[in-house]
Parts: sequence; structure tokens; C-alpha cells
Amino acid sequence: MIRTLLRVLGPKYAPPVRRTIVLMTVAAVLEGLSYALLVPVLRGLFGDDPGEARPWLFAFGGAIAVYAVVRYLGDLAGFRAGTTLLHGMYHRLGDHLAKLPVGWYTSRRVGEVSVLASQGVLRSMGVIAHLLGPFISASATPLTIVAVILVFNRQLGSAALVAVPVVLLVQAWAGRSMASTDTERAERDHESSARVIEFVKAQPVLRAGGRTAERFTLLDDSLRDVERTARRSVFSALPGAVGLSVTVQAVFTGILVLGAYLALGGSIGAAEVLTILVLAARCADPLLSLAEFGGQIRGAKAELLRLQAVLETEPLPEPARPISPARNDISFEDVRFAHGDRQVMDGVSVAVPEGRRLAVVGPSGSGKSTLLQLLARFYDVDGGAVRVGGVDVRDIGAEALMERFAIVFQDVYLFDGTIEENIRLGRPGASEADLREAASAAGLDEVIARLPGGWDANVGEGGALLSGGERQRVSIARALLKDAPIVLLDEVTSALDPVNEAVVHEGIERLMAGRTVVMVAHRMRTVQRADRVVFLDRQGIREEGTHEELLRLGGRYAEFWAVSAPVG
Ligand SMILES: Nc1ncnc2c1ncn2[C@@H]1O[C@H](COP(=O)(O)OP(=O)(O)OP(=O)(O)O)[C@@H](O)[C@H]1O
Repeated sequence: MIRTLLRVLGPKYAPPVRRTIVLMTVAAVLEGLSYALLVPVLRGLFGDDPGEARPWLFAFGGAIAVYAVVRYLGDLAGFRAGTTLLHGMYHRLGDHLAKLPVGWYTSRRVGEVSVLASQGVLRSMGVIAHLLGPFISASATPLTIVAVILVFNRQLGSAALVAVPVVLLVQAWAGRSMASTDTERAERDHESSARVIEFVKAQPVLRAGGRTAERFTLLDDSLRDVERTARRSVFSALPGAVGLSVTVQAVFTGILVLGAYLALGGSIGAAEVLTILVLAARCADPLLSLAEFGGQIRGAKAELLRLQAVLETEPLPEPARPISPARNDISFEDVRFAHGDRQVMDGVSVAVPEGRRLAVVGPSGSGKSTLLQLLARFYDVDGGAVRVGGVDVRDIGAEALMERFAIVFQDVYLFDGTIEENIRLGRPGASEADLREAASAAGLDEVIARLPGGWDANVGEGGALLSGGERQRVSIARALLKDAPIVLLDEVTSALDPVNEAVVHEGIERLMAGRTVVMVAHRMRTVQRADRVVFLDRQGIREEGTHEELLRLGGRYAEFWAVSAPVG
């Protein structure tokens, strides 16, 4: 577990973990040794002169005090190492998630990653802070006690020593029987947590579907699975837990019988027998709890492996020597791309000269959004190439590529902050004047004037406190402020009312001015602003030309507008 942890986080986290392990092991051994002092204490107390026990009592007290200090230092080191690892893991996860291709983030993954980033990270890192100490103590203290018994009485010590591998074997068997259902149980737990998030997020959809009283079947099924696996895991763990408990009790009884036999034979005093029994009893509890710790550690390890799987997901490869394109024209050359089994593009070729506008039109599912996503490298193509200024987007480098694009999507996500903070995301270092100008050009002045708090008004999570049109204006202001040479638009006005649409159109017009533009269009009015139009269907590009040319052609495009009219 620790090795996996350090492999995931890197060797620089090894020293605090090593220090914790050393301190905790020393504390556990000291605890065992301090118990050894009970032998002379009890021997003195039961002997002819109980006063002889006094110095040993002081020694016992001193040893316990030293143990307490080392244990405190060990726990503190564990807590500190746990916190450091926690930060390390959050940073590592955050950095990695920021590098993963945007296309990786399906809604299911978002649920899984949320659960992993909250419960998973805490659980796997909690091992160092909360489990390592008790685990080491439960292993090292009994071993030290066995050594102490061996020193005082070879026969009893040998009996205890023989018991060690037996207990270990039974413990391993108990652990295995619990582990058999651990993985399945953890997976079901994860799935149900992700379903709960989905259930909460899907409330509007469920209500709109009239499912207020009825429960969410997917969540119900998943919770039923959790219950089923929990029951199975209890049953599979039972023989192991009972077996371990019986073995530990049997060992204890064996030592008791042997002690009594030796005492009756006169080869050992009553004080020694009593002490050894106290010591043996002291071993029983930690040994029994070992199985429980094992389960918790296995659970944490499973979380860690899940984290490792995310961290090992390859980001899109970055070029060794990034090339910066000198121009901003765009070309798709014989592009092939599949979403899983679904071939979305097969041999798509289209070019947009610098400063020109291309509109992409087509039925739903024809791959219009995918075209934009391939351009912004949310995914890599399976064949062919997408180029900006003649350079393959794979050779430009993710950050430099994104700097070239201003993207406005239909669904706008705003962060829970002020309007100003949300616009500033476009260019964090922008001057106040540029910020105001972008906001005005996007038609935000009247929105800001209307909102209580103006510029400082909070937009709520996801921009929930703004209307769809207002959110759209913020995203246009963001794009204007970014001032990137290429603009990608995924039909931004189709869900807006006429007043909002007019304002947003005006903002979009300013955004497009003088830039290379690729826009997915659902409305005639949007298409009419393009220099060139491609009509896409599931077979690829069907028609290409200007709006008028394609209408005159009387083909699929003309047919499309005939059924879509009078929109636009
Ligand atoms: N993340 C994904 N995983 C699997 N398949 C996907 C994914 N995204 C899109 N697809 C599939 O790829 C195809 C093209 O999707 P795309 O969103 O590009 O179409 P579109 O033309 O933009 O559609 P619309 O006009 O409805 O937005 C569709 O069949 C869709 O089901």
C-alpha cells in the first residue's frame, strides 16, 4: 500500500512516511518492552518484600512516559505526513485532470471523479494519518511481547513463538476471505455515490418527466446492489473473523494451561505466570483488530488503485518541439474519427482561409460539434489531420493551441463568482478599460446596471442566477476579451428570445470581425453571415458553397432550409 502510494506520488514524499513508520515502530516496541517491566514489579509485589517493587514501578512509569512521548511524536508525524500526502495527491490529481483531453470528461466520469476526489483521496491518504499507527502497534507490540516472554521463560516463550505463524496464517486466510468481496463492494459503493450525484443533478429532468413520487430506478437498482454486496461481504468475512478470534483465544488458553502446569511443577513462580498471562492478554486485542485494519487498508488501497488508474490515463501527447503557426487558416484533411464504435467522420476535408467564415450545417448527430472539438483538440483524429496555419494541431502544443481560439458554446458554464471574474477568465491580465469595452460590446451594460451589486454581482454556481441570454453575453464578453485570432461558435443563439438574440448577434458580429471563424449553425440568419457553408450528414460533407449557391443547387441544403423555415 505504502509502496503504491509512493509510486503514485513520487519519491519526494518518502521521507515523512519513513519517519512516521520508524517512530511508530519504536513506539510499538517500547510499549512491548515497558510491559516487560511488569515482571519484576509483580515479582516484587508477590515476594517477601513488596517494597522491592518500588524502583521497578518507577522504571515502569518512566518507560510508559517515554513510550507516550514517542507515540505522540509518531502520531504527530503520521498526521503531518497524511496532510502532506493529501495536499500532494490533490495537486497531482488537479494537475493531471487539467491535462486530460476535454473529451475524456463524460458525465459518468465527472460523477466518478467527484467521488474519487472527495471520498477516495481522503480514504487512501487517511491510512497514514489514522491507520498506520494502530496497524504497526498491533503487529510490533505483540512480537515484542513474545520476545519478552521468551526472555523470562523459554518454554512459555517458545509456545508463544510457535503461535505467531499460526495466528499469521489464520489472519491471512481471514483477510483473503474478506478481500474476496471487498473489490466488488467498493465498486458498488462508488457506483451508488455517482448515481446519487446524477440523481441530484437530474432533478429538473426527472420533475419535468413527471417523476416526482416515483423513485429513480437507476439509483434504486444501484442501492439494491450495494445492499446485496454488503450482505455477501458480511457472510464471506464471518468465517475468517470467527476463525481468527477462536485461534487467538486458543493460543491464550494454551499459554494459560502451560503456565499453570509449569507453576504446579515449581519451575516458575506465580508472579511470572501472572505477568506472562497479563502480557499474553495484552496481545489478544491488537491481534484481533489486525483483521479489521487489514480490511480498512485493503479498502484504502482499492481507492488508491482507482486514483492511480485516473493518474495513469494518458493526456493527449504533447509535441517535443512545438511549432507556432504563422497564419490562422484552418484545414481538415481527410479526417477520420470515431466515438467508440460510432464512426462520426470518414474522410472529411474542408478549408477555411484566414479571416473567412465557415458555417457548418447539418442534421442532428452529423458531427458538427465534433468538427469544432477536433479543431480545438478535445480529441485527436484517428486518421488524416487538422491544421491551423498549415501546422497539424498535434504539433502546436495544447496551451498555444487554445490561445488561438475563442470558443462560445451553446451551453455556457459560469463559475460561482462575480461577473467581472467570469469575464476576466478570457484574459486574466486584461486592463480595466479592455474589460469594460468587452462587456459593453457583448451587451452586458444593461445587465450589469440591472443587477444588484453591478459588476460585483454574484452569478451563482454555473451562472444559475443569470438567464440563458445573460450567460451567453458573459461568454461572448469573455471571448471578446481573449481577442484570439480564431473564433469557434456552436450555434449560440438558437435557444434565445428575439431581444436577447438581437443583442447576442450584435456581440457575435463584433467577435467575428476580422477573425477566422467556424460556426455550427442552426439558423438561416447565422449562416447568411458566413462566406462559405458546408452541409454535413452522417456520410460526411455532402454539399459545399455559399448560402446562395447551395440554395440554387436545390439539394440537401435547400431541402434542409425548406423544412427548417421560417426560422431565421
Ligand atoms: N462523448 C461522446 N461519446 C460517444 N459518442 C458521442 C460523444 N459525443 C458525440 N457522440 C456521437 O457522435 C455523433 C456526432 O455528434 P455531434 O455532437 O458532433 O453531432 P452534431 O451534429 O453536433 O449534433 P447536434 O446538432 O444534435 O448537436 C453523434 O452520433 C453522437 O451520438
